[in-house]
Amino acid sequence: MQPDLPPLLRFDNLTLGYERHPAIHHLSAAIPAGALVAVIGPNGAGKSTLLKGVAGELRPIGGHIHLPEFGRKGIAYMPQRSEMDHSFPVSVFDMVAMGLWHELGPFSGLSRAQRDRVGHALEAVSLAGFERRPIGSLSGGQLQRARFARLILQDAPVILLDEPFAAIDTRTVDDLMHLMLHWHGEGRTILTVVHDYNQVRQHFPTSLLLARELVAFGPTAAVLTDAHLARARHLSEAFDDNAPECHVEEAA
Ligand SMILES: Nc1ncnc2c1ncn2[C@@H]1O[C@H](COP(=O)(O)OP(=O)(O)OP(=O)(O)O)[C@@H](O)[C@H]1O
Repeated sequence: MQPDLPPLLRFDNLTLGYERHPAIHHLSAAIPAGALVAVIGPNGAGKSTLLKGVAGELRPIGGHIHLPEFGRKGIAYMPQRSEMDHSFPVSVFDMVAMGLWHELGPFSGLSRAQRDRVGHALEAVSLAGFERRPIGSLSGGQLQRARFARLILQDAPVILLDEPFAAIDTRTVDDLMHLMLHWHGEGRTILTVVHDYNQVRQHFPTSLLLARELVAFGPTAAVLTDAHLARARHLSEAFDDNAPECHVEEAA
């Protein structure tokens, strides 16, 4: 963590959920600019929900998400992989080029320079030569590489990654982890949902442990303790999915 920097993103007594049933409640935390944060917790803890809230896919039921000055246009969000990613009928080139959407007009094609940038992004994830392949023909690891290439082109100061390293081969995990650490080195702020605590200990300076509420947030070694993990398990098991919105008064 870099506590002397002003926070870039702040959650203030934040409650997020679905049809007014909270999935995360009363979360307060401040994410410093440039932080690399592992968002961790048991299944169903609310990790994906938090990223959806920051990305603007869910409106808070209560509390606030204070965004950076540049707003959501500076936030790139990579959701979990879904079947739809694979069945979408486009070539690898076109899928990766979608990362440039923010630079393109409604009917404009790609300039020569933009086509070159797509080529470089594909090279950076070792997919040069795959340009014309339909994405449906890619392996899971290759598809994840293509999704990272699209993120390279988005060039966002804030990056949200939901389980980017799940169910892919170790070589691809290593390559994509390297890319993510490179983005961190460039000063981007990154929130990544991760399940593998060894990866978290090894690569993430900061962790946010969720179990429907905040269990711990700070330097990874201080968050990933047996006591915190036991509390997270307990809170998750005790949570009622159909609970109505609760009203906790903020401390005066
Ligand atoms: N679209 C939805 N509609 C209703 N409830 C949902 C929806 N998406 C998630 N939930 C519920 O919200 C809670 C938190 O889910 P979420 O996916 O955020 O957890 P998670 O920590 O990312 O879990 P996992 O590690 O299993 O991916 C769960 O009880 C889940 O069933």
